[in-house]
Amino acid sequence: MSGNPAKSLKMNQADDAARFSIRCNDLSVQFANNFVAVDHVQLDIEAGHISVLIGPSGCGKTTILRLIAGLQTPSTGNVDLRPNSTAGDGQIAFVFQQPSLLPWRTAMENVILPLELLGRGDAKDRHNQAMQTLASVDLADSHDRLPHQLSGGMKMRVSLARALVTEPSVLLLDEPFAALDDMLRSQLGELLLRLWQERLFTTVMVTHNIAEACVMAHQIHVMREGQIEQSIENPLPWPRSETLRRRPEFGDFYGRVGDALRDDA
Ligand SMILES: Nc1ncnc2c1ncn2[C@@H]1O[C@H](COP(=O)(O)OP(=O)(O)OP(=O)(O)O)[C@@H](O)[C@H]1O
Repeated sequence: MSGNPAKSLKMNQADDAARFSIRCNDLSVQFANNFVAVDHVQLDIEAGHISVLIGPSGCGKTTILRLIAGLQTPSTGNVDLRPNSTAGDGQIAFVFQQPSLLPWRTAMENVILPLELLGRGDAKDRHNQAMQTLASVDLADSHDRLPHQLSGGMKMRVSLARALVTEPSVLLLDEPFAALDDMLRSQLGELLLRLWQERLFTTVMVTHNIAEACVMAHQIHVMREGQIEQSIENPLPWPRSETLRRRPEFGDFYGRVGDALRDDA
């Protein structure tokens, strides 16, 4: 596959219609203590693209994800999802840094939960859908394990499966791999890219890791003090994988993003 897989994969019109672009229009959040966490942000995210938000701690990255998810009410502006102005149930999924699995439910029972809450299908449909999704994160054999019987990386894969089981159009990830060691982090990055290439959900990911941002993103948005300071198009070729890090142009782009972050400081 060459070029942008979002464009080169064969997709029918129904698939196209199911994909969302995200427009943040003049978004601000001022908390009750008057602190302005997000300051008139204008941000466009193309349907089926991966955008990364990066910037110093406290600059408003998580608050932007919460605004897109509808978990935070803006003080000014709005989030416009297209083709539908609001996403339906299960169309936006959120993955947090902590897997937050229910400890008394097996991997399968955790993954099935969103389908139960949404009342999707009958018990057999739900089971099949959850099993397929667990298989897509290479955990079919561990479906009956409780969270305490899973490693940190496996828990995060269950968390990813739980997010993807509803087949969302938008995936929001808040430092999803930050608690994992480098090796596991890059393996999960590869897995996420593979899942994205299969499903092409519009993705917004927060990370502090420049290399991860360079491997994953179409666009990297550098934030500072509640604002998008710079949006950088990622020129690195697709398909992406961790081996990209060995290419000379990777180092150049990494340096560019690093400079943008340093300029912020
Ligand atoms: N409910 C709240 N009331 C007041 N201030 C808040 C509230 N929630 C968040 N903040 C502040 O808003 C700012 C932005 O928070 P946010 O979590 O979006 O930052 P972030 O860029 O994701 O940080 P980090 O990289 O450390 O996770 C921070 O300074 C935070 O302390």
